[in-house]
Amino acid sequence: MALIERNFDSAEALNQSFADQIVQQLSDAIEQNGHASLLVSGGRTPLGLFKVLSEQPIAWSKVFVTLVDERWVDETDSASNTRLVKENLLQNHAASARFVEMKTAHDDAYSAQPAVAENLSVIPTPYTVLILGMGEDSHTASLFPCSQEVEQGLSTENQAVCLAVTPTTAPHQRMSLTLNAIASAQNVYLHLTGDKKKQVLKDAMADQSGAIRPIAQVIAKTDVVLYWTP
Ligand SMILES: O=C(O)[C@H](O)[C@@H](O)[C@H](O)[C@H](O)COP(=O)(O)O
Repeated sequence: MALIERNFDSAEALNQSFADQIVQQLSDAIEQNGHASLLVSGGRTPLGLFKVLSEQPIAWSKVFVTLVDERWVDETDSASNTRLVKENLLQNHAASARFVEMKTAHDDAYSAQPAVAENLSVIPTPYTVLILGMGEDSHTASLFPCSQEVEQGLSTENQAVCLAVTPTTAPHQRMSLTLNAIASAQNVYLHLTGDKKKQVLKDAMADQSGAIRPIAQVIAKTDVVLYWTP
């Protein structure tokens, strides 16, 4: 599979073009199927995109929105991706989107996994649009190379939609979509900023050492469109 690069001179230009592309794909899916789905990552990178998307006048009430991964913290916690999405994406027109919770009331992510999978099962598949970020360790979603669960999460035999992960290089237990769930989406995007992450991506894709590079394994399994700006 391949990486298709779309590079932009500014975050503003990227966010508008990316939002237009996403809106077109969501609208096409709504027209064809009566519904669409948008699965997003957390972190700082997507905040500007979320704002532009929130202002797009599409039939958001027919769009399922959920997370690619979640930190296992209360929604009041500043680390919560649910909070991030509700405060930045599910505003304006997008406030009427159908948000599907990834965080449940369970104290720990491991006991929550069946309930989260049940929650996510309300979203028709294949997912319409899925947006990944990437860390400088080449993690994507919460498939962290440092975690003991990463090989299970990246296994092409693993048909589960999600799994609990405990990274050693980042705080909090996480719930993450698996590689197969990510790769099942009709349109998979990677949203990056900065030269350092671009280099991490290139190195990960070129790495022949056998080291675990989650973003490279996603690209090996499905076409990914990169939206990048310096
Ligand atoms: O919950 C998360 O943190 C994300 O899903 C994670 O995979 C993120 O996309 C990368 O860590 C990049 O984060 P930044 O955009 O903040 O660099």
